[in-house]
Amino acid sequence: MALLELKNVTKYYGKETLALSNISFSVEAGEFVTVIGPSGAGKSTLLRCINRLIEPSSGEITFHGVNTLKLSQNELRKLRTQIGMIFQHYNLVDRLTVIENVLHGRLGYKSTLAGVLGRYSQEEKNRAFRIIEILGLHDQVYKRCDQLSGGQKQRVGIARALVQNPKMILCDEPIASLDPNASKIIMDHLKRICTEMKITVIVNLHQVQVALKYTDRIIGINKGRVVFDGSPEGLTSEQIHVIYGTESGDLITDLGEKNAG
Ligand SMILES: Nc1ncnc2c1ncn2[C@@H]1O[C@H](COP(=O)(O)OP(=O)(O)OP(=O)(O)O)[C@@H](O)[C@H]1O
Repeated sequence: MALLELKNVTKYYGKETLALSNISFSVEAGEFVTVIGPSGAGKSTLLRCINRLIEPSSGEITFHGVNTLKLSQNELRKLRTQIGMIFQHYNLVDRLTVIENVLHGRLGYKSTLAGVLGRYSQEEKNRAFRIIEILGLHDQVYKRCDQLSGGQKQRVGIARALVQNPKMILCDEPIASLDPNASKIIMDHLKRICTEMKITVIVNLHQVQVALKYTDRIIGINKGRVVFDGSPEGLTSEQIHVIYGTESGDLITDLGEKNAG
Protein backbone atom coordinates (compact mmCIF):
# COMPACT_ATOMS: atom_id res chain seq x y z
CA MET A 1 0.00 0.00 0.00
CA ALA A 2 1.28 3.45 -0.89
CA LEU A 3 2.11 5.79 2.00
CA LEU A 4 0.28 8.65 0.32
CA GLU A 5 -2.43 8.55 -2.30
CA LEU A 6 -4.22 11.46 -3.95
CA LYS A 7 -7.30 10.82 -6.04
CA ASN A 8 -8.84 13.56 -8.16
CA VAL A 9 -7.84 16.32 -5.76
CA THR A 10 -9.27 19.64 -6.87
CA LYS A 11 -8.91 23.02 -5.21
CA TYR A 12 -10.79 26.18 -6.03
CA TYR A 13 -10.00 29.46 -4.33
CA GLY A 14 -13.38 31.19 -4.38
CA LYS A 15 -15.43 30.36 -7.46
CA GLU A 16 -12.98 31.51 -10.07
CA THR A 17 -9.46 30.29 -9.33
CA LEU A 18 -8.87 26.65 -10.08
CA ALA A 19 -5.53 25.97 -8.34
CA LEU A 20 -5.57 22.16 -8.57
CA SER A 21 -7.49 20.13 -11.09
CA ASN A 22 -8.06 16.40 -10.60
CA ILE A 23 -4.63 15.63 -9.21
CA SER A 24 -3.98 11.91 -8.76
CA PHE A 25 -0.74 10.19 -7.80
CA SER A 26 0.65 8.01 -5.07
CA VAL A 27 3.94 8.05 -3.18
CA GLU A 28 5.56 4.97 -1.71
CA ALA A 29 7.29 5.01 1.66
CA GLY A 30 10.94 6.01 1.26
CA GLU A 31 10.54 7.93 -2.00
CA PHE A 32 12.17 11.30 -2.58
CA VAL A 33 9.84 13.25 -4.86
CA THR A 34 10.24 16.77 -6.22
CA VAL A 35 7.39 18.86 -7.54
CA ILE A 36 8.30 21.44 -10.17
CA GLY A 37 6.29 23.89 -12.21
CA PRO A 38 6.05 27.58 -13.03
CA SER A 39 4.99 30.22 -10.56
CA GLY A 40 1.29 29.86 -9.77
CA ALA A 41 1.14 26.25 -11.04
CA GLY A 42 -0.27 25.05 -7.71
CA LYS A 43 2.79 23.53 -6.01
CA SER A 44 2.26 25.16 -2.61
CA THR A 45 -1.45 24.50 -2.71
CA LEU A 46 -0.77 20.85 -3.45
CA LEU A 47 1.62 20.41 -0.53
CA ARG A 48 -0.71 22.21 1.84
CA CYS A 49 -3.68 20.11 0.81
CA ILE A 50 -1.72 17.00 1.79
CA ASN A 51 -1.54 18.05 5.44
CA ARG A 52 -4.76 20.05 5.24
CA LEU A 53 -3.26 23.45 5.91
CA ILE A 54 -5.51 24.10 2.92
CA GLU A 55 -8.82 22.26 2.48
CA PRO A 56 -9.22 20.67 -0.95
CA SER A 57 -12.55 21.37 -2.63
CA SER A 58 -12.99 17.73 -3.65
CA GLY A 59 -11.12 14.47 -4.06
CA GLU A 60 -9.55 12.00 -1.68
CA ILE A 61 -6.23 11.98 0.15
CA THR A 62 -5.14 8.85 1.96
CA PHE A 63 -2.09 8.90 4.21
CA HIS A 64 -0.92 5.69 5.84
CA GLY A 65 -4.31 4.13 5.20
CA VAL A 66 -6.31 7.04 6.65
CA ASN A 67 -8.63 9.27 4.62
CA THR A 68 -7.27 12.61 5.78
CA LEU A 69 -10.24 14.63 4.58
CA LYS A 70 -12.56 12.88 7.02
CA LEU A 71 -10.53 13.55 10.16
CA SER A 72 -11.80 15.52 13.16
CA GLN A 73 -9.63 18.40 14.43
CA ASN A 74 -8.15 16.14 17.09
CA GLU A 75 -7.35 13.37 14.62
CA LEU A 76 -5.90 15.96 12.26
CA ARG A 77 -3.52 17.10 14.99
CA LYS A 78 -2.31 13.51 15.32
CA LEU A 79 -1.93 13.19 11.57
CA ARG A 80 0.22 16.33 11.49
CA THR A 81 2.66 14.82 13.98
CA GLN A 82 3.39 12.26 11.26
CA ILE A 83 3.85 14.81 8.49
CA GLY A 84 6.59 17.38 9.08
CA MET A 85 6.64 20.59 7.08
CA ILE A 86 9.46 22.90 6.06
CA PHE A 87 8.77 26.38 4.70
CA GLN A 88 10.61 28.79 2.41
CA HIS A 89 10.63 31.47 5.12
CA TYR A 90 11.38 28.95 7.90
CA ASN A 91 8.41 29.87 10.16
CA LEU A 92 10.58 29.98 13.27
CA VAL A 93 9.96 32.08 16.37
CA ASP A 94 12.85 34.51 15.93
CA ARG A 95 13.19 35.61 19.56
CA LEU A 96 13.46 32.01 20.78
CA THR A 97 16.59 29.88 20.76
CA VAL A 98 17.39 27.04 18.40
CA ILE A 99 16.57 24.37 20.98
CA GLU A 100 13.27 26.07 21.89
CA ASN A 101 12.24 26.23 18.24
CA VAL A 102 13.20 22.62 17.66
CA LEU A 103 11.23 21.47 20.70
CA HIS A 104 8.17 23.20 19.25
CA GLY A 105 8.09 20.24 16.90
CA ARG A 106 6.84 18.20 19.87
CA LEU A 107 3.83 20.43 20.53
CA GLY A 108 1.52 18.25 18.47
CA TYR A 109 2.02 15.48 21.03
CA LYS A 110 1.08 17.63 24.04
CA SER A 111 -1.93 19.04 25.79
CA THR A 112 -2.29 22.79 25.25
CA LEU A 113 -1.30 23.47 28.87
CA ALA A 114 1.88 21.38 28.75
CA GLY A 115 2.73 23.08 25.47
CA VAL A 116 2.17 26.58 26.83
CA LEU A 117 4.29 25.82 29.88
CA GLY A 118 7.04 24.43 27.69
CA ARG A 119 7.08 21.08 29.47
CA TYR A 120 9.28 18.65 27.61
CA SER A 121 10.58 15.33 28.91
CA GLN A 122 14.29 14.61 29.20
CA GLU A 123 13.86 12.11 26.39
CA GLU A 124 12.38 14.78 24.13
CA LYS A 125 15.23 17.13 24.95
CA ASN A 126 17.83 14.43 24.29
CA ARG A 127 16.22 13.68 20.96
CA ALA A 128 16.18 17.38 20.04
CA PHE A 129 19.90 17.72 20.91
CA ARG A 130 20.74 14.62 18.86
CA ILE A 131 18.94 15.98 15.80
CA ILE A 132 20.53 19.42 16.22
CA GLU A 133 23.90 17.66 16.24
CA ILE A 134 23.08 15.70 13.06
CA LEU A 135 22.20 18.96 11.32
CA GLY A 136 25.50 20.53 12.38
CA LEU A 137 23.91 23.14 14.62
CA HIS A 138 25.50 22.11 17.94
CA ASP A 139 27.37 25.42 18.27
CA GLN A 140 24.12 27.36 17.84
CA VAL A 141 21.88 25.52 20.34
CA TYR A 142 21.29 28.49 22.65
CA LYS A 143 21.45 31.21 20.02
CA ARG A 144 18.31 33.14 19.21
CA CYS A 145 17.05 32.28 15.75
CA ASP A 146 17.18 35.89 14.57
CA GLN A 147 20.98 35.65 14.89
CA LEU A 148 21.26 32.77 12.41
CA SER A 149 21.94 32.76 8.67
CA GLY A 150 19.20 31.66 6.29
CA GLY A 151 20.79 28.26 5.80
CA GLN A 152 21.08 27.74 9.56
CA LYS A 153 17.45 28.80 10.04
CA GLN A 154 16.37 26.26 7.46
CA ARG A 155 18.33 23.56 9.28
CA VAL A 156 16.44 24.52 12.46
CA GLY A 157 13.24 24.12 10.44
CA ILE A 158 14.34 20.65 9.38
CA ALA A 159 15.29 19.75 12.97
CA ARG A 160 11.89 20.91 14.19
CA ALA A 161 10.22 18.67 11.61
CA LEU A 162 12.43 15.69 12.48
CA VAL A 163 11.84 15.93 16.22
CA GLN A 164 8.21 15.11 15.48
CA ASN A 165 9.36 11.67 14.35
CA PRO A 166 7.43 12.02 11.09
CA LYS A 167 6.84 9.40 8.41
CA MET A 168 6.95 12.07 5.73
CA ILE A 169 8.32 15.59 5.32
CA LEU A 170 6.80 18.18 3.00
CA CYS A 171 9.18 20.95 1.94
CA ASP A 172 7.70 24.05 0.35
CA GLU A 173 10.49 25.67 -1.64
CA PRO A 174 13.06 25.06 1.11
CA ILE A 175 15.98 26.60 -0.82
CA ALA A 176 14.24 29.46 -2.63
CA SER A 177 15.73 32.07 -0.26
CA LEU A 178 19.21 30.54 0.01
CA ASP A 179 22.50 30.92 -1.85
CA PRO A 180 23.85 27.93 -3.81
CA ASN A 181 26.12 26.78 -1.02
CA ALA A 182 23.45 26.82 1.68
CA SER A 183 21.02 25.24 -0.81
CA LYS A 184 23.36 22.32 -1.35
CA ILE A 185 23.70 21.76 2.39
CA ILE A 186 19.91 21.70 2.80
CA MET A 187 19.34 19.38 -0.16
CA ASP A 188 22.09 17.03 1.06
CA HIS A 189 20.40 16.87 4.47
CA LEU A 190 17.02 16.16 2.92
CA LYS A 191 18.49 13.40 0.78
CA ARG A 192 20.17 11.84 3.81
CA ILE A 193 16.96 12.09 5.83
CA CYS A 194 15.28 10.06 3.09
CA THR A 195 17.97 7.45 2.50
CA GLU A 196 19.29 7.01 6.05
CA MET A 197 16.28 7.79 8.24
CA LYS A 198 13.86 6.27 5.73
CA ILE A 199 11.57 9.27 5.84
CA THR A 200 9.56 10.02 2.70
CA VAL A 201 10.33 13.49 1.34
CA ILE A 202 8.29 15.66 -1.04
CA VAL A 203 9.96 18.91 -2.09
CA ASN A 204 8.58 21.80 -4.12
CA LEU A 205 11.35 23.36 -6.14
CA HIS A 206 11.89 26.10 -8.66
CA GLN A 207 15.25 24.80 -9.82
CA VAL A 208 15.00 22.00 -12.38
CA GLN A 209 18.71 21.19 -12.09
CA VAL A 210 18.33 20.56 -8.38
CA ALA A 211 15.36 18.29 -8.99
CA LEU A 212 17.37 16.36 -11.57
CA LYS A 213 20.31 15.97 -9.25
CA TYR A 214 18.59 14.90 -6.07
CA THR A 215 15.42 13.00 -6.70
CA ASP A 216 14.18 9.64 -7.88
CA ARG A 217 11.00 11.08 -9.20
CA ILE A 218 9.80 14.40 -10.54
CA ILE A 219 6.20 15.53 -10.72
CA GLY A 220 5.66 18.43 -13.11
CA ILE A 221 2.65 20.66 -12.61
CA ASN A 222 1.21 23.25 -14.95
CA LYS A 223 -2.00 25.18 -14.27
CA GLY A 224 -3.00 22.83 -11.49
CA ARG A 225 -2.58 19.62 -13.50
CA VAL A 226 0.06 16.92 -13.40
CA VAL A 227 1.75 17.05 -16.81
CA PHE A 228 4.80 14.94 -16.00
CA ASP A 229 5.40 12.16 -13.49
CA GLY A 230 8.55 10.16 -13.94
CA SER A 231 12.25 9.68 -13.33
CA PRO A 232 14.79 12.47 -13.89
CA GLU A 233 16.08 10.49 -16.90
CA GLY A 234 12.68 10.84 -18.56
CA LEU A 235 12.60 14.61 -18.22
CA THR A 236 13.52 15.78 -21.71
CA SER A 237 13.60 19.36 -22.93
CA GLU A 238 10.20 18.73 -24.56
CA GLN A 239 8.79 17.70 -21.19
CA ILE A 240 10.29 20.79 -19.58
CA HIS A 241 8.57 22.86 -22.22
CA VAL A 242 5.23 21.21 -21.39
CA ILE A 243 5.74 21.93 -17.69
CA TYR A 244 7.02 25.50 -17.97
CA GLY A 245 5.42 26.59 -21.25
CA THR A 246 6.80 29.87 -22.47
CA GLU A 247 8.98 30.30 -19.36
CA SER A 248 11.10 27.30 -20.31
CA GLY A 249 13.70 28.94 -22.61
CA ASP A 250 16.42 29.43 -20.03
CA LEU A 251 15.67 26.20 -18.25
CA ILE A 252 16.19 24.04 -21.32
CA THR A 253 19.77 25.20 -21.67
CA ASP A 254 20.25 24.43 -17.97
CA LEU A 255 19.45 20.81 -18.68
CA GLY A 256 22.86 20.41 -20.27
CA GLU A 257 23.64 17.29 -22.24
CA LYS A 258 22.24 14.82 -19.78
CA ASN A 259 18.59 14.93 -20.73
CA ALA A 260 18.46 17.31 -23.67
CA GLY A 261 16.46 15.23 -26.05
N1 LIG B 1 -5.15 32.18 -0.73
C1 LIG B 1 -5.39 32.25 -2.04
N2 LIG B 1 -6.50 32.87 -2.50
C2 LIG B 1 -6.76 32.92 -3.82
N3 LIG B 1 -5.97 32.40 -4.79
C3 LIG B 1 -4.85 31.78 -4.37
C4 LIG B 1 -4.49 31.67 -3.00
N4 LIG B 1 -3.32 30.99 -2.90
C5 LIG B 1 -2.95 30.69 -4.15
N5 LIG B 1 -3.88 31.17 -5.04
C6 LIG B 1 -3.83 30.99 -6.52
O1 LIG B 1 -3.79 29.60 -6.77
C7 LIG B 1 -2.87 29.30 -7.83
C8 LIG B 1 -1.79 28.35 -7.33
O2 LIG B 1 -0.98 29.03 -6.38
P1 LIG B 1 0.23 28.32 -5.61
O3 LIG B 1 0.75 29.31 -4.63
O4 LIG B 1 -0.22 27.02 -5.10
O5 LIG B 1 1.26 28.11 -6.80
P2 LIG B 1 2.82 27.78 -6.74
O6 LIG B 1 3.09 26.83 -7.86
O7 LIG B 1 3.20 27.34 -5.38
O8 LIG B 1 3.47 29.19 -7.07
P3 LIG B 1 4.89 29.80 -6.62
O9 LIG B 1 5.94 28.92 -7.25
O10 LIG B 1 4.90 31.18 -7.20
O11 LIG B 1 4.94 29.78 -5.12
C9 LIG B 1 -2.36 30.65 -8.32
O12 LIG B 1 -3.18 31.06 -9.39
C10 LIG B 1 -2.56 31.56 -7.14
O13 LIG B 1 -2.74 32.89 -7.54
